[in-house]
Amino acid sequence: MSQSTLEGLHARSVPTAEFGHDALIVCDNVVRIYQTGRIEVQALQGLDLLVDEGEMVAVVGASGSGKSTLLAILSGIDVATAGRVRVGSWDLMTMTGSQRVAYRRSMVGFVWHQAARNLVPFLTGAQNVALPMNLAGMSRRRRRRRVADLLELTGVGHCAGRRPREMSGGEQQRVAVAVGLANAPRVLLADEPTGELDTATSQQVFDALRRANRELGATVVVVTHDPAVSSQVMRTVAIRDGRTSSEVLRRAAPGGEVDGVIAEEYAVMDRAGRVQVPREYREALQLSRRVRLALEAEHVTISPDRPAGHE
Ligand SMILES: Nc1ncnc2c1ncn2[C@@H]1O[C@H](COP(=O)(O)OP(=O)(O)OP(=O)(O)O)[C@@H](O)[C@H]1O
Repeated sequence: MSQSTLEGLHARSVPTAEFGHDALIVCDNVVRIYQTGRIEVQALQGLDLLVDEGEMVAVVGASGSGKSTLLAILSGIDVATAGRVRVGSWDLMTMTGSQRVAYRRSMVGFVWHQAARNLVPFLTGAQNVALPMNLAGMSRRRRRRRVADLLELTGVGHCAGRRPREMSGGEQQRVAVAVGLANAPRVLLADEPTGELDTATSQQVFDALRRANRELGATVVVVTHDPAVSSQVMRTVAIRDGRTSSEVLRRAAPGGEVDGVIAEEYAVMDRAGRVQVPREYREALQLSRRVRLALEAEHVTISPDRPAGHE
């Protein structure tokens, strides 16, 4: 690295604002440690994640990587051990119990993967959607209209009068999306909402989430194992070992008429500057333990630490 490159870059740099200052959801170096007996499990190990208002983001990762823990924290059910978590103007690390209840009622909606957890079995679809609604100042007629609109939006208007056992699994999950939207939350969180469904039915549930995002403007964070779901959102965030490891961004292919999408994979750099180099890159260049870093005008290179002339 030449000193003049570093000085030149310093002169051009602008001071950075607080991490995620304009994002709707901010997870900054979030740690969650579970203690069971004498064993500690670090479910999240310094996770950074930013989501902008109006985005629809898929979170993917192997079993045990920390996806559900992240969603439990964002939904206000669980509290991180350390780090900073903010959703809108809500600071999830310092909220009181009553603020937490207000947050869960007004700011976020949820869809869980077990249909049974989303719906009350002895209520009809319409009654389930009406149940969590904030009734203050809402006439009975307006409430009925809103319930019907939400069931229409998620494609299950025909389930208004049916109890959950009279609906298919996919219908139950689409009613669950309507329930999640009942209080017009700014954020909708969904944990494996298609986990128990076949591909065609998953698509219908995913379409309901997409309509919530596009037509109601809800910001949607969906945890999924389903590659078909993650390939349909503009941003997929991968979690590995309790940290965000990579992101795939999709954008419409330039040129237009063809309905093509370009997907690009990015590594995620954490706040301490750590980047995970994919295993296939490390193996291809036999990068291990000590590597050379070089700063160039527009990029940084990483090369194997081999004696000169030992190519
Ligand atoms: N209540 C708990 N007590 C102790 N350990 C827990 C608890 N909840 C989760 N863990 C552990 O934390 C880690 C992350 O779990 P988490 O459920 O967030 O992963 P996940 O990515 O959602 O997995 P899956 O895809 O299997 O649902 C795992 O090692 C898990 O065993």
